[in-house]
Amino acid sequence: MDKQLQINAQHGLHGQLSVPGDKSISHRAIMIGSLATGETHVHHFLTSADCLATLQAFKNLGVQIDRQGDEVVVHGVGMHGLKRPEHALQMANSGTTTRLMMGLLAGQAFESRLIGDDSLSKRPMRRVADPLAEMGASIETTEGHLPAVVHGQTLKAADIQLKVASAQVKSALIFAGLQAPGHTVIHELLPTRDHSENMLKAFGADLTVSSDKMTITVGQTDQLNAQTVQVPGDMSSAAFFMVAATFLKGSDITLTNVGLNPSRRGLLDVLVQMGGHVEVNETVSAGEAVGDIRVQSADLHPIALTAEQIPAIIDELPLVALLAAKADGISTIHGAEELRVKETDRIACVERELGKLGANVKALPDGFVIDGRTPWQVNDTVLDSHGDHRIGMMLGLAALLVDQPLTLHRADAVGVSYPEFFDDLNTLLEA
Ligand SMILES: O=C(O)C1=C[C@@H](OP(=O)(O)O)[C@@H](O)[C@H](O)C1
Ligand SMILES: C=C(OP(=O)(O)O)C(=O)O
Repeated sequence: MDKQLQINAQHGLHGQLSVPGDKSISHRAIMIGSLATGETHVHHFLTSADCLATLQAFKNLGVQIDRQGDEVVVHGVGMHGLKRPEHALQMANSGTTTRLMMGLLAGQAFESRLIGDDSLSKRPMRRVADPLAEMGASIETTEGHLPAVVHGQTLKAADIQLKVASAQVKSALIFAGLQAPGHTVIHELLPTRDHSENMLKAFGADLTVSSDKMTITVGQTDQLNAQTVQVPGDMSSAAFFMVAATFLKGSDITLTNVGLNPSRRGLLDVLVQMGGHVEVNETVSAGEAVGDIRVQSADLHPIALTAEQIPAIIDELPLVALLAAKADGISTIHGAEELRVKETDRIACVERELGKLGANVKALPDGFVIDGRTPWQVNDTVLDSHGDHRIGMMLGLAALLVDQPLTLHRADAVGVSYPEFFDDLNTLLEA
């Protein structure tokens, strides 16, 4: 679907917005709720394509899941109650669904086949299959990709050093560890988002995290107990408006009830370092930090990001590139090679698409060098999301900075994480 983009926002963004539920937490609520005993009530579930793929996959594994809008009830079947699926499980565009389910299904007493769309079928799966094999799992990929067959079987506990900084790989091993007799120890490369750990602890799993967050120990768990899960607003969705409000003069917005988990809030620090005006009003709800974020427009200064800072801002890096392309100097982003294996090669897509607007963005193997002092000059009015939701939404914001009509090709990709994105953007632009 092509979309004509709104351009040249004269008055900035105004008003208050509650963004949709967190994608990572919504996926996990369905998965953990399915394995639990009893009814898990999920409030503010993210009803985007990725999370609905997770929901449907668990229905196909025999779990009754009732949904009305963003209210979901998962009738948990217990650790051993999932049923062999009759057909291949459709992972659609979702890396999180695929990788977490590989770990979860590896210890079940049946075989499952996982398939996905073209983008997902290009993404690396050995990063999960290989460490799971150390636990005795048997996952047959197609040369390291989907389609994959998970031959469920008895697993054994192991001590595993992760080779990539990935919450998806870590979570797959945690799900496997819950099903393996003994204690599985997982050593992270860098601390990554810890929603699996937090939610599993709340459901009663035998799981501990070291004080430096680098080591997770998970014991075999016979029963998880159903809970009520209040999903906070997704920081990665709020991020789009935080960035636009910063660069659009005259803006003043408040985003309410946003998840502020320390492993996800890297953008807040980056905005402040770049000169942004950000106020956070924080509380803790059900073990996760949440709060309201007020953002006003500001002049932007360049930034230098390195590998240690990347996990807490991984999905927001296309937006950091956009901010940097309007800052008053040269920014560098290093240690972000993971961007090359997301829904698209996000380093190449950002360089190419922002390049169409004349932004001075140079791709590096592991990031970017961006000179924000170069004036933009549109040389191609047709932008392309490349089917990647985060690239599509970032370009929707970039268009606000030019004064020529632009078209966004494959704009419907935003439905993967934020179906109402363009409506919410218009609401803040018109307030
Ligand atoms: O665990 C998760 O929910 C996610 C982990 C990250 O991926 P990696 O684990 O591949 O870094 C992130 O990019 C993705 O959007 C969601
Ligand atoms: C990388 C992402 O998701 P996933 O890996 O679940 O497809 C994302 O949402 O930016």
